[in-house]
Amino acid sequence: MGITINNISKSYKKVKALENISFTVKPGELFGLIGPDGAGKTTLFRVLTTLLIANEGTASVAGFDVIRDYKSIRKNVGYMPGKFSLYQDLTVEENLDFFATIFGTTIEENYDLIKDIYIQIAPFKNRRAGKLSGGMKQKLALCCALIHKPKVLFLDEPTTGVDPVSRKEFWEMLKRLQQKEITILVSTPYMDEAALCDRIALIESGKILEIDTPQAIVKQYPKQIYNVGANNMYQLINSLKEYKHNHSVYPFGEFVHYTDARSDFNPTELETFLKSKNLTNISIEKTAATIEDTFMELAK
Ligand SMILES: Nc1ncnc2c1ncn2[C@@H]1O[C@H](COP(=O)(O)OP(=O)(O)OP(=O)(O)O)[C@@H](O)[C@H]1O
Repeated sequence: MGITINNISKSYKKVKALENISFTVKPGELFGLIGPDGAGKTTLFRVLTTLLIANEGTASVAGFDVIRDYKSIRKNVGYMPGKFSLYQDLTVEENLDFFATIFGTTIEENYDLIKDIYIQIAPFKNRRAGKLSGGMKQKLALCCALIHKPKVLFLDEPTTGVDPVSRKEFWEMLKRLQQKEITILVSTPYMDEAALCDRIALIESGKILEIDTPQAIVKQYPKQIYNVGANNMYQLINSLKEYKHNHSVYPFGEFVHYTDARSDFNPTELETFLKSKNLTNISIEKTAATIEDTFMELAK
């Protein structure tokens, strides 16, 4: 009841949105597709949910082929598209009723599956979907994607534009759904969410950079990273880029993540260089690699 993808490619005229993508998602797995805007995540979701036909390759979802068995796939999967997909003028309850009816079921029949999530939006059941907050819209969309008890759930950037508290709650909900033996493929541009998945695929420009558990991906980072801080971020980045021994330089929150090309890097020497660039309040400290660092390194 998982997902199998073999050598899938898809182009839009000259744009190669997916290039020779292959991976499998095991039954019951919470699998993350992690990549920036335009990486090809939505295209892959559309191929897997039978809304788009790939130029090359084959794929199966819950044991069904995406071309031959497209009708069975549509019955057996739930899809929460990236853009808000609900009917803005229908109320919360009407939206849910509508999706249940299309799939020949009722809210009552599968209430157990959505109960946890639905009780959080039930106080607003008579409110139009268009008037809900971002977090609530997302919960309603998830209920609608689950109402027919799918075997596989596709969530395309479900937390984009959602506040941090709702994002956290959303991931807790996904973990609970996973315990109900639903296979989940979720895409996100937020690297911190990657750590919450069983396994992840890092995707950029239509290509898979790496597939593994988040822990294994972070472990393979090849260098020691330094958090470098100073009084002027812009000037700090430019100066680090000028420093002839740099291997990588990119902003990371309030610091710059720096790696040195040499194996015998000396932070004092770098500090002296930065001082010569008129920077003050300089700090250089070791830090552990994150998924984002690995992504940056692989995408170099
Ligand atoms: N209908 C289309 N016609 C032409 N190009 C398209 C079309 N849909 C997507 N693309 C292009 O294909 C590439 C992959 O887009 P896709 O939407 O799959 O990426 P994504 O990772 O989901 O990013 P986003 O979060 O921006 O949707 C991008 O370069 C995009 O501009």
